[in-house]
Amino acid sequence: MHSPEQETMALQGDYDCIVVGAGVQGSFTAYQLAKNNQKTLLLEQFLLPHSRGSSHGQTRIIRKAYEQDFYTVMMEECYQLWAQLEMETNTTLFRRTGILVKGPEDDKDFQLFTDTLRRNRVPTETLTHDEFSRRLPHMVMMRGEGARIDTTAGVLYADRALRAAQGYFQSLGGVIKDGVKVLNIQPGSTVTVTTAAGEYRAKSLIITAGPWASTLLSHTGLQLPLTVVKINVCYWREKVPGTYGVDTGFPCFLQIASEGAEYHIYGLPSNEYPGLVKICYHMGSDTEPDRRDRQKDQTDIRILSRFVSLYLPGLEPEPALVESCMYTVTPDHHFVLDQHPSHRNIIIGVGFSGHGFKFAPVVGKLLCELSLGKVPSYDLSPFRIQRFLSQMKSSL
Ligand SMILES: Cc1cc2nc3c(=O)[nH]c(=O)nc-3n(C[C@H](O)[C@H](O)[C@H](O)COP(=O)(O)OP(=O)(O)OC[C@H]3O[C@@H](n4cnc5c(N)ncnc54)[C@H](O)[C@@H]3O)c2cc1C
Ligand SMILES: O=C(O)[C@@H]1CCCC=N1
Repeated sequence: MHSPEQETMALQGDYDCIVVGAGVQGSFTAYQLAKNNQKTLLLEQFLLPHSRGSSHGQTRIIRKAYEQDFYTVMMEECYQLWAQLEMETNTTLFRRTGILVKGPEDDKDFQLFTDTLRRNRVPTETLTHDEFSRRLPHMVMMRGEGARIDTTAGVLYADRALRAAQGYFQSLGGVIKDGVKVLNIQPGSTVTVTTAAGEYRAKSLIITAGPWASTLLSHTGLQLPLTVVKINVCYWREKVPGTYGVDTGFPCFLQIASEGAEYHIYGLPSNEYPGLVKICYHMGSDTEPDRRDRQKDQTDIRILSRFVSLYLPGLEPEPALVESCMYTVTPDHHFVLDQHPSHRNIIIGVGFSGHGFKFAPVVGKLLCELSLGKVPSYDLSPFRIQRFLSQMKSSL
């Protein structure tokens, strides 16, 4: 039993909405809630900024080129909302570079990309072998490969974007408490979350906990089929500095189906670390979010080294720098954006499967709409929990 004083100490406040997790998705969700006049608390387990989740680092790719129309369609508004945040905070968050999508002309995935680009009338350029050699003399296009450039694409400045969204949220009266880990969730018409600093209550709760989502959801009796993988974020040294630089017009790229690689390989022009080009494999090895440093598997680095020596002769074929990051992957690699099946005032935004950053402004808007009981602005059927029913164990 608590004394009345202890009760007052323990209850830290009532809110319209609590968002758990201040990665890119939670930060944009909080920003949208504050814009909708919701009294909002954003809780983050680590002191901000931090590099322990999925949203840290200087850069991410933004593109309309996708295999599915529903992503390309959402991107239209994403670009607008990124530009809006740039204006609101007077910060540059986007640099247009285009993205080269390259792969065997007859590959199923490559065709899905080119079909989506065409159907959605995304501005593109198609490069023949001769044009490719003239335009990108330091990259190899193999016989039988096709090359399209989505000219709308570019680089998002990731760390800056989190700062901008969080700062603007606070300027609208939103509250961020960092270094505060949510230890328990009690569902109900008012949701109560327990932290070491006390309890907080709200009419609705939004879970955007990235790689820690399964732990948090277990407090609500829900288990989703999420896998956490560690990504080796590799930077490769230019033999001649600037060869693949953002200022010399080298684009981001997405290599579909290169020999020996089951997943895509992607890269960004050298920018954040002069002379170093970021190139990663779009998959990693299973890990636990608090123990990722124990995961030492380097299969991805071997795949990348081979790719670099075959396709990018102007780079040293060993990484000069390796950082780390995590993906939270769903079985179909599509996001989870939904209400909790048993507690409709608990909203879930997880499983971004390594491609969610660019969507954060629209994800924030959608999670905000779900928490307010509004009709979502997009068809959420690809993102519903229902699709996992056969793979889910739950105590619902
Ligand atoms: C190497 C790499 C490259 C990528 N490249 C791209 C790209 O080019 N383009 C693109 O669009 N996307 C890209 N992505 C994907 C994108 O970065 C992620 O989809 C996105 O960052 C996921 O954000 P999140 O907010 O869901 O997760 P996170 O950033 O992990 O945020 C979750 C937050 O919740 C907090 N949290 C968890 N549990 C608790 C708790 N109990 N209490 C309080 N706080 C808690 C965590 O500490 C964390 O801060 C990439 C990802 C990686 C790793
Ligand atoms: O989302 C992105 O654009 C990047 C590149 C392709 C694979 C995953 N992330």
